[in-house]
Amino acid sequence: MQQLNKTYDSGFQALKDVNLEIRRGEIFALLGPNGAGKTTLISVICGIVNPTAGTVLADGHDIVRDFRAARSTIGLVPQELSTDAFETVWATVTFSRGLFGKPKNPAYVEKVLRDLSLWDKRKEKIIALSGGMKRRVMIAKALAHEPRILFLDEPTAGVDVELRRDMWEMVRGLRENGVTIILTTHYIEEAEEMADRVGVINRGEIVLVENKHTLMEKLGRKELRLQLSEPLSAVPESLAPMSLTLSADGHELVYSFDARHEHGDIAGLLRRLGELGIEFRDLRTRESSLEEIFVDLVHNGTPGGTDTPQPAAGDSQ
Ligand SMILES: Nc1ncnc2c1ncn2[C@@H]1O[C@H](COP(=O)(O)OP(=O)(O)OP(=O)(O)O)[C@@H](O)[C@H]1O
Repeated sequence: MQQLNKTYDSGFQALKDVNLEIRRGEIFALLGPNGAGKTTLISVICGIVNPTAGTVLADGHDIVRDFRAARSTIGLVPQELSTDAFETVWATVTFSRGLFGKPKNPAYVEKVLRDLSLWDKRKEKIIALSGGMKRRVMIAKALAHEPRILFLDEPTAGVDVELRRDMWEMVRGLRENGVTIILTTHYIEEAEEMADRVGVINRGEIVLVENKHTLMEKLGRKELRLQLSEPLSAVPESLAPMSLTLSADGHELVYSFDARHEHGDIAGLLRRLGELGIEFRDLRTRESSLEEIFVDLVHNGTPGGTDTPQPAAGDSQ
């Protein structure tokens, strides 16, 4: 999508020059605080909300000029339940497939229902199902027409562990079949667990797009802070190979290391300090998390040392 903008009738600009390329077959997590514009972005792509400016291609189809073709490549699992409560599970899913002009395929619908543990409930009316089962129906409905792109808007908000697990299993299976998955979430752990790439949106702007592993590497720093009994004027020469910094007043020595790849040589550091006769009064450790970086991004707009939006290469959709 290019230069996507959305200003609501109220004059509120919910999307500001959003440029984003989602790669075919990836799981992309769109992270953002409440009101960041996640749902607006999805709604524009799914043709529920008109963009004010900009273009979006879904599997090569322009979402405005070529709406029907674009929409039929997309499956949407919305935040809210939206379906006829008095229909049966089977009818709901079959009907949804028909809406997209797809020929009947009971074997496919059966597979979707079985994958979502809904097969036994197929004859029940939606209204009689539990909340978790209703969520499953929403997913089945979104998959009914075999979309190539699946949007999950806050998929696990308020769902139980079992559904969450089934959902992730299903998402992985879909990706193996080449389906592109875009999920929005407030939960960093969710992005951490599932996504290939992570995008952060804040106040309608994409502030970061990054490969998850790269992001985790940048984030997974741990620090050991030592309050020294006597201030030092510089980091001792023999400790230079370790990643140490000294506070301006010389009272605090900070050792930082990558918590994800190494445990850091804390024992070695303490031993060396002992040998050098450097004493400390207190010590603390702290870990930077995705949460921290996220908060940083959202409040300051730029993460420490992380590049700002990078349009990704790859197939655009
Ligand atoms: N129809 C509308 N008219 C005016 N403003 C709107 C409309 N819909 C959404 N907004 C505003 O646009 C902003 C983005 O909303 P959106 O629902 O896209 O955020 P979100 O990131 O999905 O948030 P949440 O995580 O809470 O669902 C919010 O400030 C919201 O109040």
